[in-house]
Amino acid sequence: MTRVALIAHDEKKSDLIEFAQNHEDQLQEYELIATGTTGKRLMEEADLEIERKQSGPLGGDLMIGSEVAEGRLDGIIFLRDPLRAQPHEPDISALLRICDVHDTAIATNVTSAEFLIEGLAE
Ligand SMILES: O=C(CO)COP(=O)(O)O
Repeated sequence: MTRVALIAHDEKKSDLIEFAQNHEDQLQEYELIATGTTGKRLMEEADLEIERKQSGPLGGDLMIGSEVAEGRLDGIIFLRDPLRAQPHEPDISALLRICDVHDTAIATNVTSAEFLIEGLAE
């Protein structure tokens, strides 16, 4: 089954929720995982079942990165906040890096997320 991770920084969470609502039917077909707060909000505000990992600053990005290393994920949508420094920047870099190591698709803005979700549907 297609397995997808959804992550957003605080300033981008409303964009991710809107994206998920717009693609709810498609996302319901997939196994979904998310970092803690993102997953909580997605489950409250969209009709989606989500396996929640730790919150990003507490290791959630690394937990998702470990799934990439295990070859378990088909794609990641990670709406990052490009305008604010994050305390867990090393974890974020590690996630991006491990996606490149394993050639796993990761979309970091809404336009690329639209391409990714289209690609998964094919
Ligand atoms: O910080 C994050 C990703 O780097 C997201 O974590 P939360 O979903 O817990 O807010």
